[in-house]
Amino acid sequence: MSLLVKICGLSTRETLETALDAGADMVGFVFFPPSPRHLSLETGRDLGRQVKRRALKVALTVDADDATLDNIMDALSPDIFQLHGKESVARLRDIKQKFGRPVMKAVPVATSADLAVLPGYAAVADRILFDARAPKDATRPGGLGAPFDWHLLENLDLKLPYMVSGGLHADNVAEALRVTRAGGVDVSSGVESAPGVKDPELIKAFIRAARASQDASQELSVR
Ligand SMILES: O=C(O)c1ccccc1NCC(=O)[C@H](O)[C@H](O)COP(=O)(O)O
Repeated sequence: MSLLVKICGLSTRETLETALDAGADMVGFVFFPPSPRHLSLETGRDLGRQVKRRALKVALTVDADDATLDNIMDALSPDIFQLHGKESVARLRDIKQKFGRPVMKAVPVATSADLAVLPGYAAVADRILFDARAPKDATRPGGLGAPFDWHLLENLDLKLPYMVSGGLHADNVAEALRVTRAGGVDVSSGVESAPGVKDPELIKAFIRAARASQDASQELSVR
């Protein structure tokens, strides 16, 4: 199974093109006003047109209502909704039914107790994104550039595809993959020169490092 690489929080044509040219499998667009990566619907529409099916478009929302999701559907037509708030299992089922798109549920992780929610979400979600749990005073539930203890996922037995995120960058993504055995990686802060400002060279370096790690693990598996 090929590793999925997601670059999240893209907001300009130039850096989106860099991510697509570098081979990102997923490109994430944030629709959450407190985020430095938040997009207007019109920018989302413009960037969505640029993707041209070269990658999966991920719309990232936090406890969004139906009207907000409807507007995002109209503007971006996302391939996946990434639900990064306190959405219940019933809300996931509701969104899948109403909008007909796969959902990736973000699960905040700080301790092993945080994994107790998995059976419920795993019954409905199409994919899980493990992310570092945000501090209580954080202005947003993700995109904070902080890792969690990847060893908490060492003995994970999840039948669903999952990604790891939270504080990843080119220098630690291989270790994150080695420990978590995740099928995908996701990054935002680690490819930025400032909050919300994506750096083309960091994007390329991250994708190179993730692919190199994938190649290394595949070599080991065929020995
Ligand atoms: O990126 C944001 O600003 C954001 C805002 C609100 C909810 C989630 C957000 N990001 C979610 C992502 O998928 C990030 O890529 C993930 O949290 C990792 O972020 P980082 O630690 O900065 O790499």
